[in-house]
Amino acid sequence: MNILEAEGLKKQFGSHKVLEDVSMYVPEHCIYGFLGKNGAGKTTTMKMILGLLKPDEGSIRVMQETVEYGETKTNRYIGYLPDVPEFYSYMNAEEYLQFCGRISGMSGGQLKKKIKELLEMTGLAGVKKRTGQFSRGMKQRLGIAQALLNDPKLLICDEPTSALDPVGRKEILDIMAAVRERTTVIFSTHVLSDVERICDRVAILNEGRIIIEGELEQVRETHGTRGLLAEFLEEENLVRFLKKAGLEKNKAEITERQITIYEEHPEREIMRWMEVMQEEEICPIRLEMIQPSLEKVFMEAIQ
Ligand SMILES: Nc1ncnc2c1ncn2[C@@H]1O[C@H](COP(=O)(O)OP(=O)(O)OP(=O)(O)O)[C@@H](O)[C@H]1O
Repeated sequence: MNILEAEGLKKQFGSHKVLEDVSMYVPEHCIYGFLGKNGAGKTTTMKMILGLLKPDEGSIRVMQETVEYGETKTNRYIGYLPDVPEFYSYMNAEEYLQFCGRISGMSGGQLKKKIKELLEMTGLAGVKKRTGQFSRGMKQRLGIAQALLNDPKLLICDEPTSALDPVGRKEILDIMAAVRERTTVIFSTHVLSDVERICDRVAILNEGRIIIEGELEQVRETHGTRGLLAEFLEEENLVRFLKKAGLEKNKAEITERQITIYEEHPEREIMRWMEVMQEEEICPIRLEMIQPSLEKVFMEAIQ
């Protein structure tokens, strides 16, 4: 079943057409990477899903129910994590979650149990500090806990890792990967390596349209130029190979003992490399065709 279905979304601000025709279908229990460069219209789309912005055309359904602009009915299925979540700075994490739970009508025992579980899951159990003293990473973790308080069917995260250092980023990605079991996640970002780490599906938004959509693996297989990689035991073997195969250094990614190039026809090129290696008796320790990185797919797609 699809948790979210958006069809033919259009949105124009004055003469600026932001969304020209956006459709997306998000199946249950996946982490859906929603990609696009700055200003592509990701936040605009997410505001529409939350009923906070009216599309000029098109429709959105969450759990098969139509999202109506200005109404919050379908938001009972949604948890939302803004890019910079804000809290009452004088409360600690537990107090804040209790406060949020109470306003959404949760009762004592059930709320207490839920808060304990969420604090443990987000690594905030036992943290007594007030939220005003939280690091950015801790704020994001508390934001996730808050967004999950009502057991949403869909968790929407707007660039949750953009402002974090590598440790904070890993913590958030691990939590997001763990919540896949209990919900579906839309993860808007322009950090492509984060998407590669946890997403099952991706959609790339560019110039008002989704130009690529699908399972991550399949997107890598069908879009973007594939590459060839050869690795040698000794650096001198690599140098000799580059010379004999007539490979130009500026067209390749070269590390100490390894060369990677991206090619329109990697099958043909790998046969040529093998011939050179055989003739020159240069034995690689690794020789393989590789999928393009998501970054490569993205950069080629939006050009
Ligand atoms: N209320 C508005 N009035 C006028 N223009 C707007 C409004 N909201 C957004 N825009 C414009 O629409 C475009 C898309 O904005 P949006 O915030 O959706 O992009 P984004 O993909 O989320 O980008 P970012 O990664 O920078 O957050 C931008 O050019 C923005 O300036």
